[in-house]
Amino acid sequence: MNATPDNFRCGYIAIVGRPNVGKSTLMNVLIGAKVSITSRKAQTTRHRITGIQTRDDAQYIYVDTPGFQTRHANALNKTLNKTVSNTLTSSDAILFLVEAGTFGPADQQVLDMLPKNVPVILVINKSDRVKDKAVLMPFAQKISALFNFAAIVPVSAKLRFQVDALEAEIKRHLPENPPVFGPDDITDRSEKFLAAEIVREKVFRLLGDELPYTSTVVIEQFEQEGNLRRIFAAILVERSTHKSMIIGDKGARLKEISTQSRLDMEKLFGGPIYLEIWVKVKSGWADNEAGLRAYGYE
Ligand SMILES: Nc1nc2c(ncn2[C@@H]2O[C@H](COP(=O)(O)OP(=O)(O)OP(=O)(O)O)[C@@H](O)[C@H]2O)c(=O)[nH]1
Repeated sequence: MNATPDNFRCGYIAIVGRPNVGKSTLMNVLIGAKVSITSRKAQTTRHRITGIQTRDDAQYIYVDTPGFQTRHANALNKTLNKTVSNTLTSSDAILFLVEAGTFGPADQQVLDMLPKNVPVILVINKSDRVKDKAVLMPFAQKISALFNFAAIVPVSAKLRFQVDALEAEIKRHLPENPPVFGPDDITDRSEKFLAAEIVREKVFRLLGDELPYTSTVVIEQFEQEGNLRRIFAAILVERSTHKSMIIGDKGARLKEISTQSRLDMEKLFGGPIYLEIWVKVKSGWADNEAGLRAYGYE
């Protein structure tokens, strides 16, 4: 990139919305790389992930927030909700995602947490699912009566429809600042973190609804020798029955999780990977605040 122009803009953008509205998908499209992990299963995004998009005239630093959890009131969920509030008040703009045609109590709950002093853009995602586009307008009007939005933008994260328009709208709200990150950075998360996210995504994808959401992945060892990365991961589950579900018949499922994870890691890190994954029973981890801190959910 050439010298930073005088009117360069740079700021933090939080993406919020109830689980499964498409926050991770949208962030991946906005930053043009696979950093946040998407899954059909709700509640896969537990960490605050920062994705960065650098253009000639602006740097967008995106913050992905975990889905709100109200059904299970354990320590993990309290930690998640606190992270969300902190993320919001320190942002320059907030994208509030809803699904076209749907606005329920879970959406309202997120809306109730939005600060009044940060511009909020209402993003109506999955607009590709609405056959009759004429219904989008009254839907947008209904929601805009509930909050003083800075703008309303219908998009389809999946089809990349209107994503440029959304980016232009976001830019208007970023302060004039020099870039915080280098032009090639896409995330400030470590490779260790990304490795854990990849394994976790495979667990969710391959087990679907069979597995309760209280399972996590810890990278116990991460070594690099030249281009080769040696990664030892542990999948922590609450019960031994969950352990056998993950391992599968004669270890077939764990093998699949392992193979798919390794291929993704090789692509993302650009080098060979030696990966070992163990499944461990760690009863009650989701209820133990000290335990959560140890696993990096602060
Ligand atoms: N049809 C359609 N599907 C979409 C669109 N955006 C996302 N999806 C799908 O919606 C599902 C959830 O997307 P995610 O991006 O994981 O949602 P999320 O809000 O990050 O979910 P949590 O991590 O649970 O908070 C996935 O199956 C996506 O493929 C869209 O624009 N159109």
